[in-house]
Amino acid sequence: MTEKFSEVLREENIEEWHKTINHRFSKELFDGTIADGVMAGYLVQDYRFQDGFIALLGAAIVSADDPQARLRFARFVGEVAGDEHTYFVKSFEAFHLSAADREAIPDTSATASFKKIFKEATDTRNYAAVLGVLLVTEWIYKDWAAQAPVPAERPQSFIYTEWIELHEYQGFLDIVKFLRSEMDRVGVADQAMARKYFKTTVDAEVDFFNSSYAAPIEGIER
Ligand SMILES: Cc1ncc(CO)c(N)n1
Repeated sequence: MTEKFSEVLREENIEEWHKTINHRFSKELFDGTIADGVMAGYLVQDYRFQDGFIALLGAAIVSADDPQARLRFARFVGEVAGDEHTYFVKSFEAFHLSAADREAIPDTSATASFKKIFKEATDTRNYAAVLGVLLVTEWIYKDWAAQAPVPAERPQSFIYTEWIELHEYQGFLDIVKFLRSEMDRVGVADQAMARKYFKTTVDAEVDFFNSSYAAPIEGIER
């Protein structure tokens, strides 16, 4: 059987893929040893990621060539703007990080890269380009979260457990499946676009975890 295009894309980027899904970040999240300043810094940056991500989902809704796919994206954007957003708000409260505190923290270069990728992909209005980005961000998060220990062996704090749960619930696994099948369906006809955005996004994912360690927030307490 010929390999699916989504699998080809992942294989082409397998080294960086593995660096991301086996990163120190997820290991420390699983055993509860991640420093508070690292986790808080990561969440401050990821909250900025979320905004561009929602805009990109809007681009998926605009550019999808199929009404069923459009509906699927519309449901997913509700999830991101709902439960995931609530998680960010609760976490910032737990870390005593006000909006003003957060605003004083500059974007890391990894966050700047994501903002740029999201904006560029959004502006293409090209479904394969948009899918190239979305497929990576969701699939790579599914792959690290899939390695989490069973719930009874997870750390106590909701800050760790909910971040895992948001990337392993059935609806999330379904969205990854859906994104893969969309890429398998439309990617081959637009290979250059799909490849370019897929690769750039995988590189940005490794960078994002690395930079959380390079720029932890000082003096965090919860
Ligand atoms: C950096 C990054 N990549 C992927 C996801 C999952 O959407 C996320 N929340 N943050």
